[in-house]
Amino acid sequence: MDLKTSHNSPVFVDPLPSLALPMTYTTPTSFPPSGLYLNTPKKKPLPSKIEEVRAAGWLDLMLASSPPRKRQSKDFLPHDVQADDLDLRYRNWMVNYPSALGSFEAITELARGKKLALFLDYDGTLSPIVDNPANAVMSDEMRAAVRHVASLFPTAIISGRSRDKVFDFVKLTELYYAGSHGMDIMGPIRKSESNGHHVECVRSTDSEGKEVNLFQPASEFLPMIAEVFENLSESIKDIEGARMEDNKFCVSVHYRNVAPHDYETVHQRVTAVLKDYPCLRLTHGRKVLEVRPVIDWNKGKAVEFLLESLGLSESDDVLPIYVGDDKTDEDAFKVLKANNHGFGILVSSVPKDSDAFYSLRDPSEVMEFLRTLAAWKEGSS
Ligand SMILES: O=P(O)(O)OC[C@H]1O[C@H](O[C@H]2O[C@H](CO)[C@@H](O)[C@H](O)[C@H]2O)[C@H](O)[C@@H](O)[C@@H]1O
Repeated sequence: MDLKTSHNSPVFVDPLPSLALPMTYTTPTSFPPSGLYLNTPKKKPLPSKIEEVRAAGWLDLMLASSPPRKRQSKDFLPHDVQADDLDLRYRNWMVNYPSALGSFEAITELARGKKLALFLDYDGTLSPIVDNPANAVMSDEMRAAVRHVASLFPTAIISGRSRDKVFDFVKLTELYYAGSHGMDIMGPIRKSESNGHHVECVRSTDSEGKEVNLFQPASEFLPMIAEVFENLSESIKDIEGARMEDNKFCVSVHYRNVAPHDYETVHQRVTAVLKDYPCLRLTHGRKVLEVRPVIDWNKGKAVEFLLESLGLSESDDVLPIYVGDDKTDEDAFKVLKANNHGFGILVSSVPKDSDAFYSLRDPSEVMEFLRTLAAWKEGSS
């Protein structure tokens, strides 16, 4: 297939929130072959316990909306009012997205007698968002918490970064890794024959010499991604603060350090380059534009793929949990919600619409959640 000149894909327009500009997306082509797609049957609804959690959120809200202590007029500053207002909006939002820590008991009820499988995003979930992507290191405490849960439950990290890069940050061999938004998965050798239709899988060995399965559904796009990386780098090089990142099967154009009056220029330059690449599409993350192949593959598909590889996809006694903070994590939240198989936890300190069920404020709460989960598992076995 001539990827660069194929104009078969219809184009639709999606709003680009923070740039307030139209963004072009191309719909997926039929690549990879349809045999790749997993056929996950609909599951029965989650137990009603989960509805009780939503109801309990109202209690939090009612407690939070109790009148604060009366202030003296001299210390009643406008920024206090704003902070209170934001806090109240966040607590309102938590009625629909209860805290996974506050609802931990309900979660353990759901998990009782089930095998948990954990899927974790990296940036903004295991490491705080920082200005320079190269500095997004994970704390030793977080690493210890991840190592601990991974010793108790099958655990995978699914990141937009390249698999190698995320492994360099995490440095744990106890888990599975999916880089480039799930387009580069190093997973277990399959337990069942049912997923033998993933022909693109190749046997490989990990850094410890252990036999693993390597699944790279977009490998055909590698030369194109390398080329577009060069072209984009050239095109944005004079925009102060703009930064390129090579994520192997995807390319990131960061604008976190760009002055807002140059956002439009960043977008224009990127879309101008992409006009020559109809087989690539543009998505938008946290102050980042991401260029990736149009294949129908995302973090949600990666979750399904890993569950299947682990032999955990068709079973009612499995509870997959996905923790993530960004738009691309929504694909995974959606899959769990649609299949009624597990749930998502959105990491956010501001109210956001999401297909996740629970929420956590920031990576420090994620760490606490992981520790609590490990302690519960050890206490219950
Ligand atoms: O799927 P993820 O693991 O969350 O990766 C998504 C992108 O994360 C990184 O960018 C984000 O974090 C940076 C470091 O905190 C921040 O500077 C940037 O503004 C954020 O967008 C990563 O650098 C990207 O390549 C990933 O695609």
